Amino acid sequence: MLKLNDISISFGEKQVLKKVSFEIQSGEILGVLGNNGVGKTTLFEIIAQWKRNFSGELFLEEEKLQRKDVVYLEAKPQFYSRITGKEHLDLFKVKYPNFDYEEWNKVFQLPLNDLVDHYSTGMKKRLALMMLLSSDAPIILLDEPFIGLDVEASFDLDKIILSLKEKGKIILIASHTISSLQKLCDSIYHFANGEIANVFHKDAFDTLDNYAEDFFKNDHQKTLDKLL
Ligand SMILES: Nc1ncnc2c1ncn2[C@@H]1O[C@H](COP(=O)(O)OP(=O)(O)OP(=O)(O)O)[C@@H](O)[C@H]1O
Repeated sequence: MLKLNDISISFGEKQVLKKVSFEIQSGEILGVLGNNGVGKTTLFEIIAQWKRNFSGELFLEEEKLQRKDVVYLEAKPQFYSRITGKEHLDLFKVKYPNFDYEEWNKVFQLPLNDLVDHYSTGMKKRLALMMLLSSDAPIILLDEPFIGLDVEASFDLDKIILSLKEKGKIILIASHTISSLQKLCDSIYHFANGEIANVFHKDAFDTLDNYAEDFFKNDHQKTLDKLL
């Protein structure tokens, strides 16, 4: 179980997360939904232990959460520019020697001998996913995992995520695509104003579309309607 206790973070005057607390069990997939800038990436960076300037506590099975417990697929994965896909994977192979990336590349179909600089957005996402899959960390954070993937790769990713769930991983997915979250998640948290504004469990997912339509309607819609 991953447990977050009273996680808060501010940037200057702006408090982005306000005493956020929740728990996720092994084998559970949690969807994180919220407007641009609400703090989804910040939350993931805190769980991945990339941030120091926050308050609150994180536990995995009652032990303090450690960096090695988490793998994180960033919305825009970063790579070393001057090395190939294969060389990136070789770096991971040192740590995870059992990962058979040649076999996995039959699924991901990357030109592994090309420089990553020459990869398309979707190819970079696939490479980042392969690197993530080579790890055996119990917690997996996926920030906008479907953006940039073609239809076939998106189907593959659905299947991969569900198989990781079966293996007992704790998975968090941040996405603006409600249908992807509905398809995969056990529950979906809607974040607003630094807090969990609403929690939807699977049996209430059919109410999410109407809720989102009402919630995300905002004042500037009137301006937009006028402009159009
Ligand atoms: N290092 C930083 N310095 C100052 N402000 C920051 C920093 N990192 C994030 N923020 C601010 O924190 C807020 C939350 O940002 P975050 O990237 O977590 O949002 P998000 O929910 O992931 O947004 P999006 O949907 O656009 O990806 C934003 O207002 C952002 O400007």
